[in-house]
Amino acid sequence: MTKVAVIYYSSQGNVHKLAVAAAAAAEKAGAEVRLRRTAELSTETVVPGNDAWNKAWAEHLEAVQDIPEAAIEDLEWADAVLWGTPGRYGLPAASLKHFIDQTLPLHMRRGLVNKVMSSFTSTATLHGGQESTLLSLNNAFYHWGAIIVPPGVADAIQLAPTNGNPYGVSSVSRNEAGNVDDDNLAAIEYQARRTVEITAALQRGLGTA
Ligand SMILES: Cc1cc2nc3c(=O)[nH]c(=O)nc-3n(C[C@H](O)[C@H](O)[C@H](O)COP(=O)(O)O)c2cc1C
Repeated sequence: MTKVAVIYYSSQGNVHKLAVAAAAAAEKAGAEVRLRRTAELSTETVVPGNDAWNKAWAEHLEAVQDIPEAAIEDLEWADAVLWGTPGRYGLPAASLKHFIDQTLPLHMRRGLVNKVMSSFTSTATLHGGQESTLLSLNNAFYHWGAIIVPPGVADAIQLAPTNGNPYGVSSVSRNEAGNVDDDNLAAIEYQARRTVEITAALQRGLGTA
């Protein structure tokens, strides 16, 4: 059975919604799935003075307490990883990056070679750096010798106006909590299914299934 880890960071629930949908879709496609969030780095808000943002952040953190925090062992276990992060100035959130920084011993053992990676994001605005966020996240995957599986436009759902780009499913939140629409959910279902299918084919091809 193909093993998929969905590893994500979310402050206000947008990436969380995509991650939960990705996990359900990967399971539906026949994979064994772990849904994992990366740990908050600080109890201090990154947006001091923004009461609405801070309220949504606190409520979201409370709501996801039952979701286990990501561990390096989850990466060792997985055949494929679906990564989710909000876009922050065209970069992944620090929490997810901090988790990636902890992969060095695993990387040195070549423990991430040939694992499949696919990524998704959410930003406040349509041109707020979605592609850049995904491309900069993908840089780590090249170093690992991983296999990047983007959604591309291999399915028409990717062309829905709110889905954006071929690098990875991306939603536009307008900075509202959990603002993910049905097309975004259908697109992430497609991306997760495609990730499982390509991973299973790779496993068969490499004889690692
Ligand atoms: C520090 C910081 C930087 C951000 N930078 C951008 C940005 O460059 N472009 C953008 O469109 N949104 C930006 N945002 C907004 C988030 O990407 C957006 O609200 C996203 O939907 C949050 O996802 P989440 O609900 O999963 O946390 C930023 C938010 C924060 C806190």
